[in-house]
Amino acid sequence: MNFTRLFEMQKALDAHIEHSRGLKSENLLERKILAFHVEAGELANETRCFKFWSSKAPSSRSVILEEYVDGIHFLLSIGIELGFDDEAAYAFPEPAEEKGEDLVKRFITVTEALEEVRRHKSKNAYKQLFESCTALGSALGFSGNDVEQAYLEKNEVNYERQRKGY
Ligand SMILES: O=c1ccn([C@H]2C[C@H](O)[C@@H](COP(=O)(O)O)O2)c(=O)[nH]1
Repeated sequence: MNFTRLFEMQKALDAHIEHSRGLKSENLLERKILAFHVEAGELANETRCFKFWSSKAPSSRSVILEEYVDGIHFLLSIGIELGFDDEAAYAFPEPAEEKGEDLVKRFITVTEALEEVRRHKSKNAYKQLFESCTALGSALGFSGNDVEQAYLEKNEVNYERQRKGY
């Protein structure tokens, strides 16, 4: 799992989007934080982990992984905005599948950490956010390799969407 490579790819994608949308001099941090909250909600919805009132099965593993890496795009993008993308030590824990209430706690931890980043914009808050996101990924049963591969694929889709005027 090579987060340095993903940070580089995210930087290039963000620059491409900002250039083509004429947003070079705008501060996009708050919009990216809200986008990340939305992605976390979409991911939670696909896992159905909080839906105690429903017995419908979760979405497929590939759908959940794609939603997860949408969130990873914004995690990296926020790190770049704040200048915290130089951290070589970000790692991905071993997959350790969890269900139900345990996953609910993981999601709440991510959204709380995201709010801490919004309030304090500190490196420590960002590290906490990063750790809560990788812990969530491993609780969903994903390995670092799964996430890296899915990120590379979605990054390409994001370029394609821009080319097609998404
Ligand atoms: O500055 C940006 C804006 C968007 N995205 C990517 C992240 C997600 O993969 C995808 C979200 O797009 P929607 O499907 O939610 O529109 O766009 C970026 O990487 N950087």
